Amino acid sequence: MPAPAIRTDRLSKRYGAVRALEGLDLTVNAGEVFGFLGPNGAGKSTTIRLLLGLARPTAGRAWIFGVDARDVAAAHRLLAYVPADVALWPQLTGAELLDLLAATGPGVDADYRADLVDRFDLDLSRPARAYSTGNRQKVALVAAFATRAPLLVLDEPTSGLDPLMELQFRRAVAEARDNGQAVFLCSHQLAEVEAVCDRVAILRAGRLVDVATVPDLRRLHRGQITAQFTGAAPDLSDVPGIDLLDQTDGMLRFSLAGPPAAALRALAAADVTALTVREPSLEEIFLDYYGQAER
Ligand SMILES: Nc1ncnc2c1ncn2[C@@H]1O[C@H](COP(=O)(O)OP(=O)(O)OP(=O)(O)O)[C@@H](O)[C@H]1O
Repeated sequence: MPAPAIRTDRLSKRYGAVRALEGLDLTVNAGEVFGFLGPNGAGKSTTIRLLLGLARPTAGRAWIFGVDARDVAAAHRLLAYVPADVALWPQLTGAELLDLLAATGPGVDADYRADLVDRFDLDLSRPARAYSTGNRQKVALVAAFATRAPLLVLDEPTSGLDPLMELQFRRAVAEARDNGQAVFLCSHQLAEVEAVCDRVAILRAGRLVDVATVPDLRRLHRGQITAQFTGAAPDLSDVPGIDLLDQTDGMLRFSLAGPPAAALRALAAADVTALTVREPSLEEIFLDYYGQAER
Protein backbone atom coordinates (compact mmCIF):
# COMPACT_ATOMS: atom_id res chain seq x y z
CA MET A 1 0.00 0.00 0.00
CA PRO A 2 1.41 3.43 -0.89
CA ALA A 3 1.79 5.81 2.06
CA PRO A 4 -1.14 8.22 2.54
CA ALA A 5 -0.62 11.86 1.54
CA ILE A 6 -0.94 12.92 5.18
CA ARG A 7 -0.88 10.82 8.30
CA THR A 8 -0.77 12.11 11.83
CA ASP A 9 -0.44 10.04 14.95
CA ARG A 10 -1.55 11.67 18.23
CA LEU A 11 -0.21 14.95 16.90
CA SER A 12 -0.23 17.54 19.67
CA LYS A 13 0.97 21.08 20.21
CA ARG A 14 0.94 23.15 23.36
CA TYR A 15 1.84 26.79 23.68
CA GLY A 16 2.49 27.10 27.41
CA ALA A 17 -0.82 26.23 29.04
CA VAL A 18 -2.74 26.45 25.73
CA ARG A 19 -3.47 23.08 24.15
CA ALA A 20 -3.63 24.23 20.55
CA LEU A 21 -3.84 20.64 19.24
CA GLU A 22 -4.52 17.49 21.23
CA GLY A 23 -3.91 13.95 19.93
CA LEU A 24 -4.85 14.45 16.27
CA ASP A 25 -5.12 11.17 14.33
CA LEU A 26 -5.77 11.83 10.66
CA THR A 27 -5.25 10.12 7.32
CA VAL A 28 -5.65 11.89 3.98
CA ASN A 29 -5.28 9.70 0.92
CA ALA A 30 -3.83 10.42 -2.49
CA GLY A 31 -6.56 11.58 -4.87
CA GLU A 32 -8.67 12.88 -2.00
CA VAL A 33 -9.92 16.42 -1.37
CA PHE A 34 -10.03 16.80 2.38
CA GLY A 35 -11.72 19.72 4.12
CA PHE A 36 -10.41 20.88 7.48
CA LEU A 37 -12.97 22.90 9.41
CA GLY A 38 -13.28 24.49 12.79
CA PRO A 39 -14.19 27.73 14.47
CA ASN A 40 -11.53 30.40 15.16
CA GLY A 41 -8.83 29.11 17.45
CA ALA A 42 -9.73 25.43 16.89
CA GLY A 43 -6.17 24.52 15.90
CA LYS A 44 -6.31 24.48 12.09
CA SER A 45 -3.33 26.78 11.52
CA THR A 46 -1.39 24.93 14.18
CA THR A 47 -2.02 21.66 12.34
CA ILE A 48 -0.85 23.20 9.07
CA ARG A 49 2.28 24.58 10.73
CA LEU A 50 3.08 21.10 12.06
CA LEU A 51 2.44 19.47 8.68
CA LEU A 52 4.74 21.99 7.00
CA GLY A 53 7.46 21.58 9.62
CA LEU A 54 7.10 25.24 10.63
CA ALA A 55 6.48 24.18 14.23
CA ARG A 56 7.57 21.15 16.22
CA PRO A 57 4.95 18.94 17.82
CA THR A 58 4.90 18.72 21.60
CA ALA A 59 3.92 15.08 21.13
CA GLY A 60 2.98 12.76 18.28
CA ARG A 61 4.14 12.77 14.67
CA ALA A 62 3.10 13.68 11.15
CA TRP A 63 4.11 12.21 7.81
CA ILE A 64 3.78 13.46 4.23
CA PHE A 65 3.68 10.42 1.92
CA GLY A 66 5.59 8.51 4.60
CA VAL A 67 8.22 11.24 5.02
CA ASP A 68 8.46 12.68 8.52
CA ALA A 69 7.08 16.23 8.36
CA ARG A 70 10.13 17.40 10.33
CA ASP A 71 12.29 16.40 7.33
CA VAL A 72 11.37 19.65 5.63
CA ALA A 73 13.63 19.32 2.56
CA ALA A 74 12.20 15.91 1.63
CA ALA A 75 8.57 16.62 2.57
CA HIS A 76 8.44 19.91 0.63
CA ARG A 77 9.42 18.17 -2.59
CA LEU A 78 6.01 16.51 -2.33
CA LEU A 79 3.78 19.44 -1.48
CA ALA A 80 2.78 22.95 -2.43
CA TYR A 81 1.30 25.40 0.06
CA VAL A 82 -0.94 28.43 -0.25
CA PRO A 83 -1.01 30.48 2.97
CA ALA A 84 -3.99 32.45 4.22
CA ASP A 85 -2.03 35.71 3.96
CA VAL A 86 -0.17 35.69 0.68
CA ALA A 87 2.91 37.91 0.89
CA LEU A 88 4.79 38.54 -2.36
CA TRP A 89 7.95 40.43 -3.18
CA PRO A 90 6.48 43.83 -4.11
CA GLN A 91 8.92 44.80 -6.86
CA LEU A 92 8.57 41.59 -8.90
CA THR A 93 5.96 41.29 -11.64
CA GLY A 94 3.49 38.42 -11.74
CA ALA A 95 5.57 36.67 -14.40
CA GLU A 96 8.77 37.02 -12.36
CA LEU A 97 6.99 35.77 -9.26
CA LEU A 98 5.66 32.66 -11.00
CA ASP A 99 9.16 31.89 -12.32
CA LEU A 100 10.71 32.38 -8.89
CA LEU A 101 8.08 30.23 -7.19
CA ALA A 102 8.53 27.55 -9.88
CA ALA A 103 12.29 27.52 -9.38
CA THR A 104 12.04 27.07 -5.62
CA GLY A 105 9.04 24.72 -5.47
CA PRO A 106 8.55 21.04 -6.20
CA GLY A 107 8.46 21.55 -10.02
CA VAL A 108 6.20 23.15 -12.61
CA ASP A 109 3.97 22.11 -15.49
CA ALA A 110 4.49 25.18 -17.68
CA ASP A 111 1.61 24.43 -20.09
CA TYR A 112 -0.82 23.93 -17.26
CA ARG A 113 0.46 27.11 -15.62
CA ALA A 114 -0.20 29.12 -18.79
CA ASP A 115 -3.69 27.64 -18.89
CA LEU A 116 -4.31 28.60 -15.23
CA VAL A 117 -3.00 32.16 -15.76
CA ASP A 118 -5.58 32.47 -18.49
CA ARG A 119 -8.41 30.95 -16.51
CA PHE A 120 -7.67 33.00 -13.38
CA ASP A 121 -7.43 36.08 -15.61
CA LEU A 122 -4.10 37.07 -14.10
CA ASP A 123 -2.22 40.06 -15.51
CA LEU A 124 1.40 38.95 -15.22
CA SER A 125 2.92 42.24 -16.34
CA ARG A 126 2.08 44.15 -13.16
CA PRO A 127 4.33 44.33 -10.11
CA ALA A 128 3.07 42.55 -7.00
CA ARG A 129 2.74 45.82 -5.08
CA ALA A 130 -0.06 46.75 -7.47
CA TYR A 131 -1.97 43.52 -6.87
CA SER A 132 -5.14 43.41 -4.81
CA THR A 133 -5.58 40.75 -2.11
CA GLY A 134 -7.48 38.57 -4.56
CA ASN A 135 -4.77 38.92 -7.22
CA ARG A 136 -2.05 37.96 -4.72
CA GLN A 137 -4.11 34.93 -3.85
CA LYS A 138 -4.45 34.07 -7.54
CA VAL A 139 -0.67 34.20 -8.01
CA ALA A 140 -0.17 31.83 -5.09
CA LEU A 141 -2.91 29.50 -6.29
CA VAL A 142 -1.63 29.38 -9.88
CA ALA A 143 1.90 28.72 -8.60
CA ALA A 144 0.67 25.92 -6.31
CA PHE A 145 -1.64 24.19 -8.81
CA ALA A 146 1.02 24.46 -11.54
CA THR A 147 3.46 22.40 -9.46
CA ARG A 148 1.18 19.37 -9.82
CA ALA A 149 2.67 18.46 -6.42
CA PRO A 150 1.21 15.23 -4.99
CA LEU A 151 -0.16 17.21 -2.02
CA LEU A 152 -1.63 20.70 -2.02
CA VAL A 153 -2.06 22.37 1.36
CA LEU A 154 -4.43 25.31 0.98
CA ASP A 155 -5.17 27.59 3.95
CA GLU A 156 -8.21 29.82 3.35
CA PRO A 157 -7.19 30.13 -0.31
CA THR A 158 -10.29 31.84 -1.71
CA SER A 159 -11.32 34.41 0.90
CA GLY A 160 -10.44 37.25 -1.50
CA LEU A 161 -11.74 35.71 -4.73
CA ASP A 162 -14.88 36.81 -6.54
CA PRO A 163 -17.52 34.21 -7.49
CA LEU A 164 -16.16 33.66 -11.03
CA MET A 165 -12.67 33.01 -9.67
CA GLU A 166 -14.14 30.80 -6.98
CA LEU A 167 -15.53 28.64 -9.80
CA GLN A 168 -12.09 28.50 -11.42
CA PHE A 169 -10.67 27.46 -8.07
CA ARG A 170 -13.18 24.63 -7.74
CA ARG A 171 -12.37 23.47 -11.26
CA ALA A 172 -8.63 23.43 -10.51
CA VAL A 173 -9.23 21.41 -7.32
CA ALA A 174 -11.29 18.89 -9.29
CA GLU A 175 -8.47 18.63 -11.85
CA ALA A 176 -5.94 18.04 -9.08
CA ARG A 177 -8.07 15.24 -7.70
CA ASP A 178 -8.52 13.71 -11.18
CA ASN A 179 -4.74 13.87 -11.50
CA GLY A 180 -4.39 11.77 -8.32
CA GLN A 181 -3.19 14.65 -6.14
CA ALA A 182 -4.38 15.12 -2.58
CA VAL A 183 -5.79 18.47 -1.47
CA PHE A 184 -5.90 19.54 2.18
CA LEU A 185 -8.27 22.50 2.27
CA CYS A 186 -8.70 24.67 5.32
CA SER A 187 -11.66 26.95 4.73
CA HIS A 188 -14.42 28.93 6.36
CA GLN A 189 -16.33 28.96 3.07
CA LEU A 190 -18.60 26.06 3.86
CA ALA A 191 -20.36 26.07 0.49
CA GLU A 192 -16.96 25.64 -1.15
CA VAL A 193 -16.00 22.78 1.16
CA GLU A 194 -19.36 21.16 0.52
CA ALA A 195 -18.84 21.48 -3.23
CA VAL A 196 -15.29 20.19 -3.54
CA CYS A 197 -14.42 17.95 -0.59
CA ASP A 198 -14.66 14.17 -0.45
CA ARG A 199 -14.34 14.12 3.33
CA VAL A 200 -14.25 16.75 6.01
CA ALA A 201 -12.75 16.87 9.46
CA ILE A 202 -14.27 19.09 12.13
CA LEU A 203 -11.96 20.38 14.80
CA ARG A 204 -12.99 22.09 18.00
CA ALA A 205 -10.72 23.38 20.77
CA GLY A 206 -7.75 21.39 19.47
CA ARG A 207 -9.61 18.10 19.23
CA LEU A 208 -11.06 16.24 16.29
CA VAL A 209 -14.84 16.12 16.61
CA ASP A 210 -15.63 14.10 13.50
CA VAL A 211 -14.29 12.97 10.13
CA ALA A 212 -16.84 11.95 7.53
CA THR A 213 -18.11 12.46 4.01
CA VAL A 214 -20.62 15.28 3.63
CA PRO A 215 -23.51 12.82 2.92
CA ASP A 216 -22.60 10.87 6.07
CA LEU A 217 -22.53 14.07 8.11
CA ARG A 218 -25.94 14.95 6.71
CA ARG A 219 -27.38 11.64 7.82
CA LEU A 220 -26.30 12.39 11.39
CA HIS A 221 -27.85 15.83 11.48
CA ARG A 222 -31.31 17.24 11.37
CA GLY A 223 -33.14 17.46 8.08
CA GLN A 224 -36.22 19.60 7.67
CA ILE A 225 -39.52 18.20 6.46
CA THR A 226 -42.59 20.15 5.42
CA ALA A 227 -45.88 18.33 4.91
CA GLN A 228 -49.13 19.74 3.56
CA PHE A 229 -52.28 17.80 4.26
CA THR A 230 -56.05 17.88 4.13
CA GLY A 231 -58.22 16.72 7.01
CA ALA A 232 -56.74 15.73 10.35
CA ALA A 233 -53.09 16.60 11.04
CA PRO A 234 -50.66 13.67 11.09
CA ASP A 235 -49.96 12.42 14.61
CA LEU A 236 -46.20 12.75 15.10
CA SER A 237 -46.22 12.45 18.88
CA ASP A 238 -44.55 9.02 18.90
CA VAL A 239 -41.84 9.82 16.32
CA PRO A 240 -38.38 9.75 17.91
CA GLY A 241 -35.91 12.56 17.16
CA ILE A 242 -38.56 15.00 15.98
CA ASP A 243 -38.74 18.72 16.71
CA LEU A 244 -41.88 20.49 15.57
CA LEU A 245 -40.95 23.90 14.13
CA ASP A 246 -44.18 25.25 12.74
CA GLN A 247 -47.79 24.18 12.40
CA THR A 248 -50.67 25.93 10.67
CA ASP A 249 -53.92 24.75 9.24
CA GLY A 250 -53.03 22.15 6.62
CA MET A 251 -49.22 22.41 7.00
CA LEU A 252 -46.58 21.33 9.45
CA ARG A 253 -42.83 21.67 9.45
CA PHE A 254 -40.46 19.69 11.62
CA SER A 255 -36.81 18.80 11.88
CA LEU A 256 -35.74 15.22 12.28
CA ALA A 257 -32.59 13.47 13.48
CA GLY A 258 -31.95 9.86 12.54
CA PRO A 259 -33.83 7.58 10.12
CA PRO A 260 -37.11 8.93 8.73
CA ALA A 261 -39.10 5.64 8.79
CA ALA A 262 -41.26 6.43 11.84
CA ALA A 263 -42.07 9.93 10.56
CA LEU A 264 -43.01 8.52 7.14
CA ARG A 265 -45.37 5.98 8.74
CA ALA A 266 -47.05 8.73 10.73
CA LEU A 267 -47.39 10.90 7.62
CA ALA A 268 -48.73 7.97 5.57
CA ALA A 269 -51.62 7.64 8.01
CA ALA A 270 -52.78 11.17 7.13
CA ASP A 271 -53.95 12.65 3.84
CA VAL A 272 -50.66 14.30 2.87
CA THR A 273 -50.89 16.31 -0.36
CA ALA A 274 -47.30 17.57 -0.64
CA LEU A 275 -44.02 16.75 1.06
CA THR A 276 -40.64 18.47 0.87
CA VAL A 277 -37.48 17.21 2.53
CA ARG A 278 -34.51 19.52 2.91
CA GLU A 279 -31.20 18.06 3.96
CA PRO A 280 -29.01 20.14 6.29
CA SER A 281 -26.30 22.21 4.63
CA LEU A 282 -22.73 21.86 5.77
CA GLU A 283 -23.19 25.25 7.39
CA GLU A 284 -26.05 23.95 9.53
CA ILE A 285 -24.04 20.85 10.42
CA PHE A 286 -21.08 22.98 11.37
CA LEU A 287 -23.22 25.27 13.53
CA ASP A 288 -24.72 22.19 15.15
CA TYR A 289 -21.25 21.02 16.21
CA TYR A 290 -20.20 24.51 17.14
CA GLY A 291 -23.39 25.02 19.14
CA GLN A 292 -22.57 21.91 21.18
CA ALA A 293 -19.48 23.70 22.48
CA GLU A 294 -21.63 26.48 23.86
CA ARG A 295 -23.99 24.17 25.71
N1 LIG B 1 2.38 31.04 18.85
C1 LIG B 1 1.37 30.85 19.70
N2 LIG B 1 1.51 31.14 21.01
C2 LIG B 1 0.50 30.96 21.87
N3 LIG B 1 -0.71 30.47 21.55
C3 LIG B 1 -0.92 30.16 20.26
C4 LIG B 1 0.09 30.33 19.26
N4 LIG B 1 -0.41 29.94 18.07
C5 LIG B 1 -1.68 29.53 18.30
N5 LIG B 1 -1.99 29.67 19.61
C6 LIG B 1 -3.27 29.29 20.24
O1 LIG B 1 -3.58 27.98 19.85
C7 LIG B 1 -4.98 27.83 19.60
C8 LIG B 1 -5.19 27.33 18.18
O2 LIG B 1 -4.86 28.37 17.26
P1 LIG B 1 -4.86 28.21 15.68
O3 LIG B 1 -4.26 29.44 15.10
O4 LIG B 1 -4.26 26.90 15.30
O5 LIG B 1 -6.43 28.16 15.38
P2 LIG B 1 -7.20 28.20 13.96
O6 LIG B 1 -8.16 27.05 14.00
O7 LIG B 1 -6.25 28.26 12.86
O8 LIG B 1 -8.03 29.55 14.07
P3 LIG B 1 -8.47 30.63 12.92
O9 LIG B 1 -9.66 30.04 12.22
O10 LIG B 1 -8.86 31.82 13.74
O11 LIG B 1 -7.30 30.86 12.04
C9 LIG B 1 -5.62 29.17 19.90
O12 LIG B 1 -6.08 29.14 21.23
C10 LIG B 1 -4.45 30.14 19.75
O13 LIG B 1 -4.64 31.27 20.55
